[in-house]
Amino acid sequence: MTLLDVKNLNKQYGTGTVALSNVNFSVKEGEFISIIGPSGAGKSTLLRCLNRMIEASSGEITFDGMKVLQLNKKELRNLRSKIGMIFQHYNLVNPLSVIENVLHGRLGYKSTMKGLLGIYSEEEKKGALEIIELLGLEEQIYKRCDQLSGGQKQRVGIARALIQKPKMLLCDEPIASLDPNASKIIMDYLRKVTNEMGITCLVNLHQVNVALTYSDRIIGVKQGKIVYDGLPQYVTKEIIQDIYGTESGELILDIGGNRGA
Ligand SMILES: Nc1ncnc2c1ncn2[C@@H]1O[C@H](COP(=O)(O)OP(=O)(O)OP(=O)(O)O)[C@@H](O)[C@H]1O
Repeated sequence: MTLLDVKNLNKQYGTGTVALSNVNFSVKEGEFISIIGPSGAGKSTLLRCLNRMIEASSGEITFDGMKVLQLNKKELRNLRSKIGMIFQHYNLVNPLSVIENVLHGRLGYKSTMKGLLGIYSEEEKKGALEIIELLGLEEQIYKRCDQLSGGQKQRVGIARALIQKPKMLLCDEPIASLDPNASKIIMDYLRKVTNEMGITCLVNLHQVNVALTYSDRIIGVKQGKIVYDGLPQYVTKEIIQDIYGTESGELILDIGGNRGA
């Protein structure tokens, strides 16, 4: 079933930069998709237009039956509770503990007052504990987030997104600040979230080899346009060259190494 449908999406920033140009794609429930492309291609803008962290200039986005670009404030809050977001720099509240950060993910569901006072129900706390265990963070539960490693912080970021019971996760460069070992752990967790919980994942990645290894589908973006949309198996050196231009050298070695191509 189609979960997300994007039609003729355009984004021009006030500066005149055209970041997205006539973008069209749709996403089925339960897909794991990586978006790849050089720096400045528009990957971040694309993800952020989907939950209206950035306002698109024109086009149509339908998510779970909702016309995203037409939603009022209250409807937008409802949309955002169904779309979790994961960031390169984690966006945690550092002086707070792991469990407090995870519970923060419930804020979209609470009145401002309860949220401000940090009042959570027993059920919410139980849910947070379950997700913390799922992400292997039970030993860190009361640690302040600024005492965690990068990989642990990103697992808190995933837990915070999951507690809102989203249908889709938008992951903007989730492993760009992590070493290869921590990156693998995070990608394995994201894949698990899709495989075991059925949550659709859209992931912006710089690492082509990681994208090819983990994804059901690859979307290649170049200068604000989708130039590849298909299976990872069909991503050839030529396609990488087309997407990345002069930056493609090392990336081609990457895909060569990955598949003996
Ligand atoms: N707030 C902004 N105001 C003006 N231009 C912007 C803004 N944000 C991004 N841009 C421009 O829009 C284009 C797309 O940027 P975007 O950050 O979406 O690309 P990206 O593919 O995510 O890049 P990176 O991989 O480096 O994060 C770039 O030319 C960028 O300079």
